[in-house]
Amino acid sequence: MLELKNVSLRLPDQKEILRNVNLKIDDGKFVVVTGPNGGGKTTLAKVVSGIETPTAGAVFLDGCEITNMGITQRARFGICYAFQQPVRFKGITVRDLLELAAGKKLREKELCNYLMEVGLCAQNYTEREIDASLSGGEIKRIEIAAALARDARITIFDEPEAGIDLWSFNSLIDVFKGLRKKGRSVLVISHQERILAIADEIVVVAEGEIRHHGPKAEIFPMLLGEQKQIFCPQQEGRL
Ligand SMILES: Nc1ncnc2c1ncn2[C@@H]1O[C@H](COP(=O)(O)OP(=O)(O)OP(=O)(O)O)[C@@H](O)[C@H]1O
Repeated sequence: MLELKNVSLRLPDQKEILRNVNLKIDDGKFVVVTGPNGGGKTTLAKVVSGIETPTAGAVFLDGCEITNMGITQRARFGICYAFQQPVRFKGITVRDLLELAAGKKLREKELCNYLMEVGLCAQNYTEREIDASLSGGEIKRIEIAAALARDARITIFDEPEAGIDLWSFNSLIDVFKGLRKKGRSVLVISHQERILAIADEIVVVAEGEIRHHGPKAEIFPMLLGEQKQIFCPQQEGRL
């Protein structure tokens, strides 16, 4: 189980971007983190993956404190973070990246399977460099394929749908369903209704705080209600 206890993150200018966050994620859950832009979702993901260290509070994995562990150490413990804006590595090919993620040499069939899951043809991509020549959607899909190759216990996807076309979006949903079937824990930051719809649990983050956390059946209808009120305030009370 992953647990955040009273986690806060204050910037050097004293701005607090996470405030007293308490969150428990049980093993094997598919959890979607959503909320308004700038609310603190990515920062929360960075605190879990070890990119950011909280200025107060603690992070635990199976009861073991990991607050001060860096990203590499946490990766060894089975936490993987797929970036909102994947990093480009000149000189590194797609094959290199997937093999680094898997921690071993991959057979052509394995490479093909990982890339196929994200709607890419291995023949066209394995020897491509992870550089600026890849489109936004392509690099995003390769990042997701690398997360699949890593096969971590907990994978965090930060807005995986960004730049992904409709056809691949269906594959993305299948990728998530596959991870859930394998019993992996998945934390997805998303604004997409179709991703929220397959969640076990939904976490709503706003102004650096957890506003709601609960089963999808409880949170999802509430979110849809809130959305209507924001876009159509005169409808308030009539819903
Ligand atoms: N290093 C930083 N320096 C200054 N402000 C920061 C820094 N990191 C995050 N912030 C601010 O903290 C707030 C939360 O950012 P974060 O990226 O976590 O939001 P988010 O919920 O993921 O947003 P979005 O939905 O737009 O991706 C934002 O106002 C952001 O500008």
